[in-house]
Amino acid sequence: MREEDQRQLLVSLGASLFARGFSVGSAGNISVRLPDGYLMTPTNSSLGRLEAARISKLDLEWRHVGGDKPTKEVFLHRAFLDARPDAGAVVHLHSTHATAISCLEEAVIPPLTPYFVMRVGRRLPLIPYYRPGDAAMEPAIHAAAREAKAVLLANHGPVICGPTLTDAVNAAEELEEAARLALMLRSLNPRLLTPAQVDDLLNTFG
Ligand SMILES: O=C(CO)COP(=O)(O)O
Ligand SMILES: [Zn+2]
Repeated sequence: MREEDQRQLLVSLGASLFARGFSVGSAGNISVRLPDGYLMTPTNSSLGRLEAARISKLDLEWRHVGGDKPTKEVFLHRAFLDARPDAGAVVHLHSTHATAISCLEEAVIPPLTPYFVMRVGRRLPLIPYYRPGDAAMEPAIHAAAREAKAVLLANHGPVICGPTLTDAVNAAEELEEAARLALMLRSLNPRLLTPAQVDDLLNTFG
């Protein structure tokens, strides 16, 4: 997809996430891999009101070369995009239910539904708390991202990647819904997918 089309898609998917409450205020940020660098949402921007021409551009050495100043979470996105050649885009949100789970001592989302397993996979590591934008988080994120498509930042929110921007946004939505189900069912002893069912999903769709 051409860079201009990626910019337009970022604007429309950001607005869609915002309109449905997956991000509020200026929370969250999104990055997209390009052949000659990366697009990132500008710092302090609302995902609901992005402007295509103002989206930040970084070159392949992660230098800011265009648009507004990029998100303070460049390190977070860099860790994912470096660790996972399969990642074409990374979405970080403060979506309510996934963030709630990130505040629990046992921050686990069990395999309740096929789409959670298909989009997020077997592992959802919890990264210890870091101040937003703290470059010190990069090694921990990088190590976790080599093993998992998504992580939870403790007391902060989810980060998830996908092969394309649309895939990453779909996965972020699926992660939030899975977190909502996990919280709804927490005291009800739900039936989980079995290890064999999880294996079958990952072998078929993984
Ligand atoms: O979610 C955020 C910090 O974790 C938002 O930060 P930015 O506005 O710098 O993207
Ligand atoms: Zn954040």
